[in-house]
Amino acid sequence: MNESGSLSIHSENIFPIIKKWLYSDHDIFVRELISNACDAITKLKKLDVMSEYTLPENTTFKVDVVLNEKDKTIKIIDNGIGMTAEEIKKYINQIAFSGAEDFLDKYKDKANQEQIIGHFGLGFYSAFMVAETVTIDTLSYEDGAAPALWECDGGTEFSLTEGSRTQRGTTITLHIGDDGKDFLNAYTLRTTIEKYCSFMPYDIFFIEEGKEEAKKEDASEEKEEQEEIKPLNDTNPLWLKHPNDCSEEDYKAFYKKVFMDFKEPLFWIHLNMDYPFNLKGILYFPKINNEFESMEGQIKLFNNQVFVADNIKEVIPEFLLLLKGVIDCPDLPLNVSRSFLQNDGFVKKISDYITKKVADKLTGLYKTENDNFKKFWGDIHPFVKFGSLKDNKFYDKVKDIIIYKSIYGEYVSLKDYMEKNKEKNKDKVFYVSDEQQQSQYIDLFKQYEMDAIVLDHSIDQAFMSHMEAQEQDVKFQRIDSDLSDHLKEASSEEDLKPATETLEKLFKDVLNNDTLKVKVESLKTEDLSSIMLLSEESRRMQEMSKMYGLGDLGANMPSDETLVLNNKNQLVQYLLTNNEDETKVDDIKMICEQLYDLALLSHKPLPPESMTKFIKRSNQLLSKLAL
Ligand SMILES: Nc1ncnc2c1ncn2[C@@H]1O[C@H](COP(=O)(O)OP(=O)(O)OP(=O)(O)O)[C@@H](O)[C@H]1O
Repeated sequence: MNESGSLSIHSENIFPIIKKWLYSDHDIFVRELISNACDAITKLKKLDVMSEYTLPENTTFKVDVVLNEKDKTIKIIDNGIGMTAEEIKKYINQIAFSGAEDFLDKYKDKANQEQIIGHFGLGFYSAFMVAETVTIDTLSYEDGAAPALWECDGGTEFSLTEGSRTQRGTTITLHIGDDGKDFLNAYTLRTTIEKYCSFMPYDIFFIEEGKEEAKKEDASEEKEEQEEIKPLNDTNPLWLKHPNDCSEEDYKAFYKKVFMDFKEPLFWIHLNMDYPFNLKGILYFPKINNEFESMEGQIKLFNNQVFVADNIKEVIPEFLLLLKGVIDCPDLPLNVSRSFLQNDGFVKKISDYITKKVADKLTGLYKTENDNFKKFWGDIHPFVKFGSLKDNKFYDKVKDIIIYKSIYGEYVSLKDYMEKNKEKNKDKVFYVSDEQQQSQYIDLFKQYEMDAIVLDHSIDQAFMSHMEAQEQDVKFQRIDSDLSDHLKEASSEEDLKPATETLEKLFKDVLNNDTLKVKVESLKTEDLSSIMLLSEESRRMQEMSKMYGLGDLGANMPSDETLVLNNKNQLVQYLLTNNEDETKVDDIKMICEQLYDLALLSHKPLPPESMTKFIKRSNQLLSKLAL
């Protein structure tokens, strides 16, 4: 058989699908109907601009959302273009025939496409997700137009009669059913309007009908002078203004209002792009108080001032979601439900543009406001590092501005650090992961004018591996992983071998630990008796197993710790001289245990049982002094 033809759709089957399944959230009807109302106003204004219509003087455009809890109705009232009965038949009765597209088509040479939101010709029907019956009461702007009244109870039948409206515009009345009863709550409805419509282009007023009357009745004389109702939205959002017209205060106030963050942002980027796509927005770098505070940002995506959704990963690269901001892109290829995007090459271009702008801002700040850049670094470095891990292009752009705090409190670039310490460190980059715990090693480094950088954020482990993979000749090594030759005296290993053998045997016996590794070294300082070294490789292995929740496996892995005893230290010398003296067995035991614990302590916290023993032993040693 060889046949072709067009598919037929039965409206009674498809209608329930549109009503129930087209939109992911019930509250979408608020966005759809209010944006239709705004479109109706925009169209009328455009007709005026095109001299197809003359607006009466002193026209103020607005949208009223009127809730009547008692009558179970929500009305959306605009004073826009209105509709004739013919237009209702065309735009409303024909599902998926968009009047917005039709309007743009009709005036395509005169009107630019911007600002009109509607696109698919489906939004209106979202009303049936919450309403049992919907009426449209409308009067067109056209001279001599007759008012029209349309009513539909959600089936496929409608009635269209002459209406009674005398003012130009449209009133959509929703008779709310069970599915939408939540929206009869004033707070819910108001917050939903605020969620989607906070920046729509015409004033939106929220009115509670029954409540207004009740209030008026028991209002006192003074209160009689009605407080002026304020619109819920800001019709001219900051991101649409030219950056030159925005003050620092404007940016900060906008940030506080939109993100309800009482801390001031560190700095921001005003995105303002007209070509090859239209994109406006403001991205803020938030202040982070501590590492444990949520690093989650919030990027609100708008399409022509209509809120689409938060944190859409297709447009905003993942690492930028740590920032807070708004992005308005009228050119977004949204699908019908608007909360999803058609993931095409265009979206990738938008995302690349945003990434580039952020990198440019950071490098610009580094060059022109270096002091501020350093001041902000504590807050922004996790973001920069996360971005470097996630996006190679971003890394390439920012790699030269990544700085590191040294143990002397100065900020250095990796290049400068390596150059400065080339002689002492070769290609090694010594780092500290916990300034407090590793303070003994830091002191040692400082004593011999060595330098290390502080990498103490949870992202730093992954970042170091990334740097080692990206940059040849960079090898990170924790400050307690090995002894630099610069800390040791130039004595040969052979000379110290007998001491090492003696003390290794002694410590193994006393501590009852057969696997313990001991090494005697001749350090330049006499003050330090013992330190513990753990090779970089095995520490990373341990950390990795911890990270992937393989704690026990990590514990069972052979530890690569080495107890280093300083040949120059008095206590170590005492052990070497007296380890065979039977009369001093108890003292020797105590010294060994204490030196081991001290070395361990500057390396990691002691387990509870060892800590108790350590404190008890410390007290015993002190009492010896007092005797
Ligand atoms: N308040 C209104 N005033 C005037 N015309 C309206 C109003 N609401 C809807 N219309 C007309 O009905 C048409 C269909 O509306 P609907 O919301 O279904 O689709 P749309 O706005 O064109 O596209 P989208 O599905 O993207 O919202 C509109 O294009 C418009 O012509």
